[in-house]
Amino acid sequence: MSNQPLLDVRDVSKHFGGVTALNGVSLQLNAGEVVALAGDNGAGKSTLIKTISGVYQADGGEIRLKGEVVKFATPEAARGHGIETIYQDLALADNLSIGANIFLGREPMTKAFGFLPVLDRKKMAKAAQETMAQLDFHVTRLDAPVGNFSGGQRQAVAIGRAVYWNAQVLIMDEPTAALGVPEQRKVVSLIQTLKAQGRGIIFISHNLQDIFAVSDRIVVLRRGTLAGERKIAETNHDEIVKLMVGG
Ligand SMILES: Nc1ncnc2c1ncn2[C@@H]1O[C@H](COP(=O)(O)OP(=O)(O)OP(=O)(O)O)[C@@H](O)[C@H]1O
Repeated sequence: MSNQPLLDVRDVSKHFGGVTALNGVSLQLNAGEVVALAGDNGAGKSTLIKTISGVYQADGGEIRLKGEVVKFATPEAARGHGIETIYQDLALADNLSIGANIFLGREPMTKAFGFLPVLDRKKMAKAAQETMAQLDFHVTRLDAPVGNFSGGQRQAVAIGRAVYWNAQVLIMDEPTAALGVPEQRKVVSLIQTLKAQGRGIIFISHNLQDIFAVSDRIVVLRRGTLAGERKIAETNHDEIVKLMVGG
């Protein structure tokens, strides 16, 4: 076993014209660890996750994945290396099943009558069944359109898709924001499952309760810089709020 982090963001900067969105930010993520990213509006959270996941390219610093320096020109390139981001809109096709959503844009094909290319529905159904079982998440009808599902179930489908494609680093943007309390609990439990599977999770949240329920560490950004980093077991809400607002 090596001690190197799964993801190692070192001294990363990002400017948009005259605006410094990130200024020398570092963040480490280990396998089987949940790191929360907190900070006030405009602190740089979205810019940081987009820089990790290939939407933006850093102007300075470097990103290492399992020790190797990586530069992703696109989100697809980051995905190819096991970095998956789940945005708040979840990017699901509401009229399609879980299986079809898992393979959205990467549909598996098979041949009917030995020559006619058709969608491999069997493979899609099997992937849906196995992936949701792996997440210990049960829906009554696997073939129902995901538009019928609750917010927590939809979050599970988006996570399932990332898991199916072998995400090692999962980045989640406000995964519990739009959910009621029971559904928030389900998502927290899903994150715990992913952690137990040895994946690394970074999540943005404004909800300190959720952060304290699920994270190992919290990284606080303020105006594009690292305001502080704490182990959850060694901090409290007051201290985090002070780091967020400064002064
Ligand atoms: N594409 C862009 N072009 C210009 N400026 C940008 C762009 N994206 C972000 N910024 C600026 O960079 C800074 C950091 O923004 P960012 O969206 O990363 O913050 P955030 O912490 O995610 O905020 P929020 O919680 O409001 O989503 C802000 O000053 C913002 O206006």
